[in-house]
Amino acid sequence: MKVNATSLAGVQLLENFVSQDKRGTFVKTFHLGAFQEHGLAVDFRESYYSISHKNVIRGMHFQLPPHEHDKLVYVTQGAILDVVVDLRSGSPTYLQHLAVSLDEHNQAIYIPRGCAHGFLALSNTATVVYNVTSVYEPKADAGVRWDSIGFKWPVQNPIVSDRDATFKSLNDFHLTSCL
Ligand SMILES: Cc1cn([C@H]2C[C@H](O)[C@@H](COP(=O)(O)OP(=O)(O)O[C@H]3O[C@H](C)C(=O)[C@H](O)[C@H]3O)O2)c(=O)[nH]c1=O
Repeated sequence: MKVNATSLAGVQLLENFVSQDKRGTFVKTFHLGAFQEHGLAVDFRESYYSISHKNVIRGMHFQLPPHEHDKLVYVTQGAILDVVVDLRSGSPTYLQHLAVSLDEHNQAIYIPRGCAHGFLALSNTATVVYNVTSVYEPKADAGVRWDSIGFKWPVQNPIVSDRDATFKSLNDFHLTSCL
């Protein structure tokens, strides 16, 4: 497993171990030693996945303190454009965003607490797995609007949940809160 830094502080791109043979593909998505060696969290408390139709945007989500969490995200079917926004007021990349394509083959993204996460489904369906280091707390389940982060999403009329469409903008969040 290779761990590569990105343009956002603490956000890492992971190249997973992949073995392919005549039966298909095997992908290792977690290795305790590799994670510890790179200072990544290993105490995941919940794991879940979503299946999205093409042109769905989910996000930009984060958990508020004290329920904030580190997140390990990868794709097991299809392809997405994964987007992260740095909401940590003390971070050198505060308010900056990152967009990276992830597909079912080998990459994963590690997102530290204090960042908002979202993605656009690029394939007809996209299955995305999330592993997080906190137990879900509905009262701490927050977000900023996907179209307020200064990123030009490559989609017209995306499918967005009512909740995601009514989050406050990144600027309003920046002016009223901090992580
Ligand atoms: C995370 C979670 C959600 N829920 C409930 C809340 C909603 O009624 C329903 C779907 O949740 P939500 O609309 O937040 O799901 P997504 O929009 O796919 O959010 C996910 O995708 C974006 C990109 C992320 O980064 C979030 O971490 C991840 O939760 O499940 C629970 O009951 N337990 C849970 O742990």
